Amino acid sequence: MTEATPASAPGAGRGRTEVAVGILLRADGAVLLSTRPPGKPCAGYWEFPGGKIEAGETVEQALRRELIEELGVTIGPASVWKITQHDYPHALVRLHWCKVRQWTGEFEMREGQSMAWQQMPPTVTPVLPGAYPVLQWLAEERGQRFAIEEAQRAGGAA
Ligand SMILES: Nc1nc2c([nH]c(=O)n2[C@@H]2O[C@H](COP(=O)(O)OP(=O)(O)OP(=O)(O)O)[C@@H](O)[C@H]2O)c(=O)[nH]1
Repeated sequence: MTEATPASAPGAGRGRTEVAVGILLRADGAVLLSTRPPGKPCAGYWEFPGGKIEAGETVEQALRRELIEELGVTIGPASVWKITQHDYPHALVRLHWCKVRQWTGEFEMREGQSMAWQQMPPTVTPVLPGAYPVLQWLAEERGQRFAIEEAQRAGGAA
């Protein structure tokens, strides 16, 4: 988790933000997406819930804290499924993706977001580009296709 970004890599020199992201899975296979709250970069874009990992936190701890803060639910066990990286104009982020099948509490949009349970491929747009690879893997698991080119057209320049 501490490897350095090579000097020639995209985003070198501005550090890398580690992010814990939750793929909340319902028994019928739907996943939870929510919109980025007003005031954040890419506000209004659909994303998986999660946020930055703070110093000293594990991915699971960060995800549990973020989901309480954002959605009011407490997740059960979460372990990392995939790790991806995305270079945005505002940040170079490394995303630690966890599938989560258990949680307690009622969903409450504590940051003014919207939420939607989505089957694959999702119908909401635009989706944050950093989530495309995971949407593609989730779609493939279900024998579906997630068309990145169409999502890019819907998403503009994020
Ligand atoms: N939560 C989440 N973040 C994502 C996804 N895809 C993706 O590229 N990201 C990126 O990961 C970063 C997450 O940071 P954030 O701003 O949401 O984190 P946070 O809630 O801790 O923010 P704060 O410190 O401003 O309160 C953003 O740069 C965001 O663009 C996704 O599906 N979910």
